[in-house]
Amino acid sequence: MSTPQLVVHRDKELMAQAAAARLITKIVDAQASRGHASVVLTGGRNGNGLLAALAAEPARDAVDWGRLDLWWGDERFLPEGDPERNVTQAREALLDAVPLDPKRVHAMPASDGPHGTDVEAAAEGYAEELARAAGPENHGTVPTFDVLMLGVGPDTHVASLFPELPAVRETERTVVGVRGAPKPPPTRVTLTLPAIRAAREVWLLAAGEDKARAAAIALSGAGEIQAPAAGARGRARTLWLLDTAAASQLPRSLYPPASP
Ligand SMILES: O=C1O[C@H](COP(=O)(O)O)[C@@H](O)[C@H](O)[C@H]1O
Repeated sequence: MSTPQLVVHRDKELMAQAAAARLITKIVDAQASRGHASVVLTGGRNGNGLLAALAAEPARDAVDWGRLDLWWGDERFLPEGDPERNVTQAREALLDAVPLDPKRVHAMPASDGPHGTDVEAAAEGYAEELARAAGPENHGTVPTFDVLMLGVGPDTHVASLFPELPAVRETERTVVGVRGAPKPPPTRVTLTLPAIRAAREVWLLAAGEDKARAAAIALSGAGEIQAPAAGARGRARTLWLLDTAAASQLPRSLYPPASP
């Protein structure tokens, strides 16, 4: 697993724009070398900010949207179309504006979907969908995502892996149901750390003063059970994309050389 690298931007708007530009380049490069690309989206303010910045970026037309698979790191287990669902927010921010292939948009199940309100069955269904997309080199578990993005919560949660809850301790399954999440809604579906670590690149997004403590804790050697963000690592690269407010409590030794 890779060691975290940090990039600190002036403010959250610039962070979102720079991350959007970075994502476009990654997708275009993956499509040029493998014919297709796969990206895991995150919910939350920073993830949606990135998608909105991407929607406003003229270079978005460089992406072949029909050859892009989209997956989600987590979902709030609510009815289809609920405004709090991560997929609903992603559609509003970007997805409705680009020519995606609907078969390649792998939303997590809704609570009025094929599994009804059974969140464990919904998680199992998503795990099966991931396994069907995995190649032989992935040992039948999850595809090797090109980029997996995670918003970092003020309590260090990523996806719906909250500190000390059972989901963050999962070592076998790739997707699990979550009950009793401290952030509403309490019932969620989430990728686990083993699934997250299958990605080539993991990008953690943290902008804003309320993320400063979480970033400092996760990057200062905390354990992944207490600070799930600390356990989110990519195979080839782990990139923390921050703004100066979120980086304000980092030990000086962690600051990258060219940062303010
Ligand atoms: O509930 C969630 O929260 C996190 C972080 O969100 P933020 O608004 O504090 O940036 C997000 O990453 C996750 O996908 C989402 O379900």
